[in-house]
Amino acid sequence: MHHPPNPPILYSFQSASDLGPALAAFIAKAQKESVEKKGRFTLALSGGSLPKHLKGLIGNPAIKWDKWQVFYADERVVPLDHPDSNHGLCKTELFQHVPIPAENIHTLDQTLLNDLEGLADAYEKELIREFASKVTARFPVFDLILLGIGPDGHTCSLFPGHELLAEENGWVAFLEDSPKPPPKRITLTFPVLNHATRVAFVATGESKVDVLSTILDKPEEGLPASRVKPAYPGQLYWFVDNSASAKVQYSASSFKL
Ligand SMILES: O=C(O)[C@H](O)[C@@H](O)[C@H](O)[C@H](O)COP(=O)(O)O
Repeated sequence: MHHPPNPPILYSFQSASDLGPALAAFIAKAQKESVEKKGRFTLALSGGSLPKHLKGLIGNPAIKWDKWQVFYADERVVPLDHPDSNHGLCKTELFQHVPIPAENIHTLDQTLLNDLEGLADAYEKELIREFASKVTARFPVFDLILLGIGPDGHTCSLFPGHELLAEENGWVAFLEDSPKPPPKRITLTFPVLNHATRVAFVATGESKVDVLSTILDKPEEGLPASRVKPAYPGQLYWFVDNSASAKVQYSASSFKL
């Protein structure tokens, strides 16, 4: 029977420094459940301001780092040590401080940086290897996808008005006209986001105040972030701070694990 998506759960914290430990506890619990159930934890990470909110995971003895399989929800097509690389950012903020095996972090194929289509294809193949073949799995089911939002309502590298909003089949898409620099990127597609078990947006600060109320209170405007609606029984979460949620009408829940 077709079941409508669960409504989003909104958690709003006093400040970004209160949000960090809650987000870390939430991720730790998600990984525990996944590892107990399936022996692994599949996670997709974004760039921007997200990686700096992950510091609370460092030193947590309950985390089974060798069971993590990490992909990027979107990635800029630059070398891994380039300042624009989302992987570079996640490495600086988190991965270089924890015992995660390097082969568990799925980065862009560095030999394909000049072949966007080949690069996106290779990344999709990497996902297929992890999530079984495209024949048995129509779409991968991530245990958790962590996303940010831009002031225009984009998420991943899915920008308002862009043709990629209509992608229905691919798992990984590429673009060379990103309005946010750098222009060349790869991104997971909406069907992948909407098949995940959990998706959590993280947004802090005043610069998100208008877009956050549009996304949550006027989903009919169809901003890219409003189109993230994981299929039942998947669950969408918002981790925000009070300065980002100042204009939001949608009711917040008190944070509990
Ligand atoms: O590579 C990227 O640009 C990000 O993955 C992108 O989707 C980001 O999450 C938003 O643009 C929010 O960026 P901020 O968190 O820096 O505001």
